[in-house]
Amino acid sequence: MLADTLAAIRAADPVAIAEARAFQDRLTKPRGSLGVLEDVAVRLAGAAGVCPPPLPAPAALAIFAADHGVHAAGVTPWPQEVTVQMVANFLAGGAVANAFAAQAGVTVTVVDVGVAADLPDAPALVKRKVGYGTADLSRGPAMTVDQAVRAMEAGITVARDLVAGGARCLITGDMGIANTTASAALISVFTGADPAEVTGRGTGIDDETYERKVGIVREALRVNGLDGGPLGSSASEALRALAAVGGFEHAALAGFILGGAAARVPVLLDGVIAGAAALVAAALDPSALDHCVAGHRSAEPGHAAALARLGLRPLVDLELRLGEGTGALLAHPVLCAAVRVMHEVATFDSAGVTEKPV
Ligand SMILES: O=C(O)c1ccc[n+]([C@@H]2O[C@H](COP(=O)([O-])O)[C@@H](O)[C@H]2O)c1
Ligand SMILES: Cc1cc2nc[nH]c2cc1C
Repeated sequence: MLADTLAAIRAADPVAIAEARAFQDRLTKPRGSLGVLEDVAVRLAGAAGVCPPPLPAPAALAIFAADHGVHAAGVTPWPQEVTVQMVANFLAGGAVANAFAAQAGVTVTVVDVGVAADLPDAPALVKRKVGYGTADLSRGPAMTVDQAVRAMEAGITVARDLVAGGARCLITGDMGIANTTASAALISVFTGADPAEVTGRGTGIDDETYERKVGIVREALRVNGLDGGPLGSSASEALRALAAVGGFEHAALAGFILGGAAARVPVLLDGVIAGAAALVAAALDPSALDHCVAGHRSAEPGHAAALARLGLRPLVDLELRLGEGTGALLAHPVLCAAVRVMHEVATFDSAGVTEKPV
């Protein structure tokens, strides 16, 4: 399934991009006056292969939830049970992601790819458990390559099912206590940045815990043989790195991104966890990034490093560091507005507005 998905991904269409860029300049506004919105609408035209691109609505948020063995190393102040408790909160409609999704008219699906307990059935819950949490990445591989591929396939399936159900924009979400440690390790491996540059304070940690967390990320790279300079460019190396220091939700999100790209549906990325997953997806097929939009920039320092490597500019920057998909949900109306301009704004010609300044 992973191979089929990778084979289906198409790079952006340069003809649609050129058409969209020229079309932007014919709309009744001074050239370039919509700034980044013009760029993002042109990118979506390239991704869809048509100008104007389809409106990225309705949109669907998928929150991938999993637990992490590295929690035992003391990298977060929160108990591991909070992952499962927050999944219940999402399903009951009580989390910030639910409020933002309601505001943006986005549906919420929660995917259990590896939380540490069994969950009761619920209409919005998809059960695709690969394990009951990963192993401690600072002592050896967090998961096997087979588990990483199965989690990726869960993400691909969720993307396919949401698109089959009518979604025209996929929004990434995550929940997993301790997952900013795995994110920092992945970002360090895929960007070559030092762990101290890309490790942040996650949900909020004191200086002592922060120093320990940086040390744990460094140890994870050493123990897994990933501290020897930049990662090679083979797919098998990327999968091995993902399995060594990632989480089940990172793997599933990488699959979700590839699945959206294969379906030519834009994928709106959330924060540092999605950024780490996008680095994995890009290592498997750089063209997948043509279908991604960075929803926001998280306060977590690794996210800026990931976005720089991915070459993606975030739409919103409000110092959020929550995850769940919250930053991307805030960006969804902005993305829709950027595309709606191309469907509804009159041209100089059609509106009889003078096209050139004097
Ligand atoms: O999205 C982000 O950039 C982000 C930044 C900091 C924390 N989080 C969320 O907080 C949890 C992980 O934080 P921590 O400190 O336990 O590693 C996890 O559930 C993430 O969704 C998310
Ligand atoms: C309460 C809480 C909510 C979250 N949402 C995403 N990560 C989270 C971490 C905590 C601790």
